[in-house]
Amino acid sequence: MLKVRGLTKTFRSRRNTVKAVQGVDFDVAEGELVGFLGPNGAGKSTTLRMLSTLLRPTSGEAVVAGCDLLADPNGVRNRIGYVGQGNGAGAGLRVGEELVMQARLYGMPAAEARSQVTDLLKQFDLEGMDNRTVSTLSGGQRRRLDIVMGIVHRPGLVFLDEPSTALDPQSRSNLWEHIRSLRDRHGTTVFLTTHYLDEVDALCERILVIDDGRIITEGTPDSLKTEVSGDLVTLHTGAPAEAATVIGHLPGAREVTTDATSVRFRVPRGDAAVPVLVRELDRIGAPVEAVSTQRPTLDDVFLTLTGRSLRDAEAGAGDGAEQE
Ligand SMILES: Nc1ncnc2c1ncn2[C@@H]1O[C@H](COP(=O)(O)OP(=O)(O)OP(=O)(O)O)[C@@H](O)[C@H]1O
Repeated sequence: MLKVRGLTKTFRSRRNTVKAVQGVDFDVAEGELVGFLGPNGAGKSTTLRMLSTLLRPTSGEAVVAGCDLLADPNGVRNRIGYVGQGNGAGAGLRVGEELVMQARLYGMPAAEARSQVTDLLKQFDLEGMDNRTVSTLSGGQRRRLDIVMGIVHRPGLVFLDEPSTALDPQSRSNLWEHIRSLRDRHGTTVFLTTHYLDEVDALCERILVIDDGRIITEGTPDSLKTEVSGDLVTLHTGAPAEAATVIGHLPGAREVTTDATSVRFRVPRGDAAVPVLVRELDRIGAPVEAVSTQRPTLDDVFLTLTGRSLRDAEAGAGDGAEQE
């Protein structure tokens, strides 16, 4: 559904050059729900805007929903939905009229457009809101309306830029349900950007992590936690030095540290390693008194890969923005 190769965007002005996206390569299969995770300023929106034809790449190529991005941007536009960070629907318009107009712009016959809008409003918990003025909707309702606007023409692929920003926790999990149903009920491929770790954990089957315009890793949230960071195990024993020697020989064990009463280390799967260790330490006379295993977060993954926490990276991100 998406094949991206060497995609690059450099913003130049008289005073400044910003390498916003520096040659990204990735593929997304039909029906996948993929998250594009990275701190503020990492290049997420710029990538999305290029792939949805809103911004011309400096170099690189992509096939988006079966159409060549550079040779056939109209074909791309007709086959995708794009939901940006700002509100898509005009504040003073009525919900139903706005949506029907949007569907008609894509060439949908009037009767089909009306029935499509009625169905989608129902699916997105906006039933009976046809005659409401957009500005009277709550934040969550408005965000759901934005998504309906982006999919009213039944695209096979939808891009969502920071879908749950500024929503309260309840509206966010409600929105996630709707995003999931988009894929589950309609088979729509969903590619979303976010800097919320809980959002990708809860919603995305696969993530691409971007930092400073480059993709630094990709995988399922679980595989990245296992492969990149591993579980953090803390083990209390009367003989930590001896225990540390045994742990040092455990496949995949790393970052082994000790203090007077405990050993801490990382290992790909703590649940598999701990029973083996307990037996072995018992055998050598360093019995385990207590043990705790902590699954890593996606922030730990980011920290392992970049040496920075995703949250620190966000706090430190200057905008540095110049006009194109
Ligand atoms: N029109 C522009 N002119 C110059 N620089 C830009 C422009 N748009 C974006 N940038 C810069 O490109 C870099 C990437 O920005 P982008 O908006 O793609 O990041 P992001 O990962 O989407 O961040 P956020 O989560 O804050 O939306 C940033 O340094 C940004 O300041």
